[in-house]
Amino acid sequence: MNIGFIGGGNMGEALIRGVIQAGVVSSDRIQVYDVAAERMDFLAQTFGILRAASLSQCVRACDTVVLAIKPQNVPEVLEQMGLAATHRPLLISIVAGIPLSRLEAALPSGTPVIRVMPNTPALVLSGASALARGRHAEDVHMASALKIFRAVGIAHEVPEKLLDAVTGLTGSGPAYVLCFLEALIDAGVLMGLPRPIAADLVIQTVLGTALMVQKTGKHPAILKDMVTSPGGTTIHGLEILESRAFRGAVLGAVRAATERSTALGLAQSAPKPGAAA
Ligand SMILES: NC(=O)C1=CN([C@@H]2O[C@H](COP(=O)(O)OP(=O)(O)OC[C@H]3O[C@@H](n4cnc5c(N)ncnc54)[C@H](O)[C@@H]3O)[C@@H](O)[C@H]2O)C=CC1
Ligand SMILES: O=C(O)[C@@H]1CCC=N1
Repeated sequence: MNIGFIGGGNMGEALIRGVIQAGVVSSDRIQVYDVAAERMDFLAQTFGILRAASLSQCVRACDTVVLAIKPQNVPEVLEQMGLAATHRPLLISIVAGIPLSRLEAALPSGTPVIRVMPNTPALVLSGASALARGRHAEDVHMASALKIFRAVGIAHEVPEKLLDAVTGLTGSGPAYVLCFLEALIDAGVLMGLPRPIAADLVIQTVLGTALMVQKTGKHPAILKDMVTSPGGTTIHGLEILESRAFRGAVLGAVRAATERSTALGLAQSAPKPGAAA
């Protein structure tokens, strides 16, 4: 595999680090193209990867191209990619809200495309990603893409219609967890703990609780009941969360983010054949 990254920002960097650390490919088989020359310099120096001379050159030299730019930069980039991708490389896009149909329509017909929704914990190799295959992506393409995303965490294949739900749940999810974490730390400060100690205790509690669910395989409700003594402290805290509709707020947040993802995707869909311009 020769992998080209178009866009070497936060997510591009995380994926480059992951594939090198996991030994998916060696650094001399990776190149990056970014409009920000300093990003290419940084990535080339940090990881020993190649710095592409142009977007077209990056696409032509690679059999796998990862698109890791912001949605607003997609139109200009897809046009150039469409011209350069005559060898039909595997295109893996992590761009939120850009549907497979739009990517496929911009590329030579038959080009395999995989759309992915990763999340920012990929930066510390603990991401969660869902991948959806396009019309021309075969098992071999999906296997290559899963290798890349499993190098930075866990990854599952889903049908594209579920990617909006994944976006609202785990793409945006780190922000919900961070909001909760920040509130818990503030609560510790409110109750008189020094902030660094509150932060250390809260981070370990969130991390440890997630690990406990993962390692025991037990339902969260069973583990929650283990903490909750009759007439004790926890049930008094939970009473406040339940009376303020904590779970309803979480469900509503994921629904709102999912619906927003769908709306952004509809705005970006490829025009239907024969539709008026
Ligand atoms: N940040 C997040 O939580 C998540 C982001 N994503 C998606 O990942 C994509 C990348 O996000 P980040 O890495 O956070 O953004 P970023 O802003 O850190 O990186 C984007 C990079 O693209 C470069 N770029 C802009 N125009 C370009 C062009 N024409 N050619 C080449 N490079 C160009 C920029 O210089 C920048 O380095 C976005 O589309 C986002 O939707 C997906 C899941 C989660
Ligand atoms: O907020 C957003 O639109 C992007 C998509 C998932 C995470 N960040």
